[in-house]
Amino acid sequence: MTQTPRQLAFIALRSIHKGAFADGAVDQALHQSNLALLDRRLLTELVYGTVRRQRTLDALIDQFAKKKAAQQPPDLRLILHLGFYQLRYLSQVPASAAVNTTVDLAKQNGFVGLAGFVNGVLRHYLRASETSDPLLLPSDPLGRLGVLHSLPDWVVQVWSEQFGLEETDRLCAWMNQPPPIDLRINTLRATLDQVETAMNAAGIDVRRIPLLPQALRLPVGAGAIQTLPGYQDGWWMVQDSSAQLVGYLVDPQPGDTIVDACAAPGGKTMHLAELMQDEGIVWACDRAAARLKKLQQNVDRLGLHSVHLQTGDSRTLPQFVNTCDRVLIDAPCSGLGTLNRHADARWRQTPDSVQDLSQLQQDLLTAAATWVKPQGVMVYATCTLHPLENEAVMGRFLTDHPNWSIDRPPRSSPAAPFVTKAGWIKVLPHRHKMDGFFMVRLKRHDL
Ligand SMILES: C[S@@+](CC[C@H](N)C(=O)[O-])C[C@H]1O[C@@H](n2cnc3c(N)ncnc32)[C@H](O)[C@@H]1O
Repeated sequence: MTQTPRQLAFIALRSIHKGAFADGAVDQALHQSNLALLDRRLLTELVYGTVRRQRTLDALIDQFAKKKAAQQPPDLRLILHLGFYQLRYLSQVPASAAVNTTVDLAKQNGFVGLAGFVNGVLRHYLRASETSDPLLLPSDPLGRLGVLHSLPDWVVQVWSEQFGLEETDRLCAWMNQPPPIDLRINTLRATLDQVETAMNAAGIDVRRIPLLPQALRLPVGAGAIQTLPGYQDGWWMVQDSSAQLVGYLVDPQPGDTIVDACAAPGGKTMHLAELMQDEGIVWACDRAAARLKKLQQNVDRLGLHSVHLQTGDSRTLPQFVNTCDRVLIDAPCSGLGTLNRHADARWRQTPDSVQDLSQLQQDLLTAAATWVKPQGVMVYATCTLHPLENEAVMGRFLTDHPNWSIDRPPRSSPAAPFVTKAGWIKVLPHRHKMDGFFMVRLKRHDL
C-alpha cells in the first residue's frame, strides 16, 4: 500500500487506540517512512490533532452520521476523525482534498462499501458550515466546554470549581494551542546576551521572558533543537519558564547538599547545580533508570560536576536522613497543567489515577521531609492544576508536621513576584503564558 501521510497517520491512530503512546506512535510512523518534510509535518499534525480533538470529532460523528461514534466500527471512526479534523482545523488543506483523501482512506482500509457514506457525512458537514459553525454543544456548561475544547468533563469540572467558567474556557483553549518552547541559559557556560546574539545571528528571533533572568522563548518553527546555536556547547537546555521558577524557589547556595527526589530527566537538577555554581552536591534520585540515563547525558552536555545519580524509590532512601540543606520533590503528577504538550495526556488520567497520585505524593513528601536538616528547606512542585495533588497534599502535610511551615522566598528571588497570598505559587497557563504549575517552599523549624 502507498505510504501517504494520511495512511500512516491512520495506522498510528490505530496503535494509539490500542494503548500506544501518541509520541511513540508518531516516532515509529516517521521512522518507518521516507516522507518529504511537508508530509512528515502533515502526518504529525494529523495524529496529534486528531487524538487531542477526539471528543469534538466524536460529537461531529454523533451529529452528522446516523449511528453514534461509539457504534461505528473502530477503524471507520478513526477515518472519520481524520476527515473531520482536516475540515475543521486544517485551513491549509482544501476541503475537497480532505473529503477525497478520507474517502480513499476508507476504500483502502476495508470500507469500500461505506465510501459513499463517508463522502456524504463529510459533505453534509461542509454544507452546514457554510453559514456558521454547525457543531451543536450541550446545554450544561461543563459539557459545553468539554465538547468544544475536547476535554473530559471531570477535568473541566475540577478547573471550573477553582477558576470559574470564564477562566476555565480560556484555560481549556490554551491546552489546544501549540506549546511554547523556552530555553534556560546555563550561566556557567554562557550569558543570556551571548545566547540571544547567537540566535539572532542565525535568524532565530528569541524573546526574553519578563522576570525570568535565564529564560529565552523560541519562535514557532525555530528548527530542530540539536541544531540551534549553543546546544552542543551546553549553553542552554530546554525548560519551560514555570519550571525555572522551581529552581529559584529552592534557592540553592554554593556548598549545599541537596536531594532532588524525582529528578529525571533533570531539567531542575541542572538548574540547581548551576545556581550553586556547581559547588556542593546535588543527588539526582529517580526510580526510572532509563530516565536517569537521559539525565546523565544532560549533565555531560552542560559540563556539570556536582550532580550524583541515585536509582531507587525515594520513599525508601534512608541514607539521606538529616543530611540535606535543601530537598526538591518535583512529584509525579497528572500533568493537567501541561496537557498541551502531550496530545493523549488528557485521556490517560482519571479521577481514580489522581487519587493514587495524591497518595504517592503524600508518601514522597513525608519520606523526603526526614532528609532535611533542622532549619532546612524543602520545595514541593507539580505540573498539575488539581487540588487533590496540590493544596490537599500540602494541607495534610502541614497538619501532620507541625514543625514545618510555608516559607516565602527572599524578595530578591525571581520567584517572589509569583507567590500568592497563601504563600505558594500557582502558575495559570492562560494568564502567565507558561505551563501550569504548583510549587511551595517549606521550612523545618525544630533544632
Ligand atoms: C515530574 S517528573 C520529574 C521531572 C524532573 N524533575 C525534571 O525537571 O526534569 C517525575 C519523576 O518522578 C519519578 N518517580 C515517580 N515515582 C517515584 C518514586 N517513588 N521515587 C523516585 N522517583 C519517582 C518518575 O520516574 C519521573 O521521572
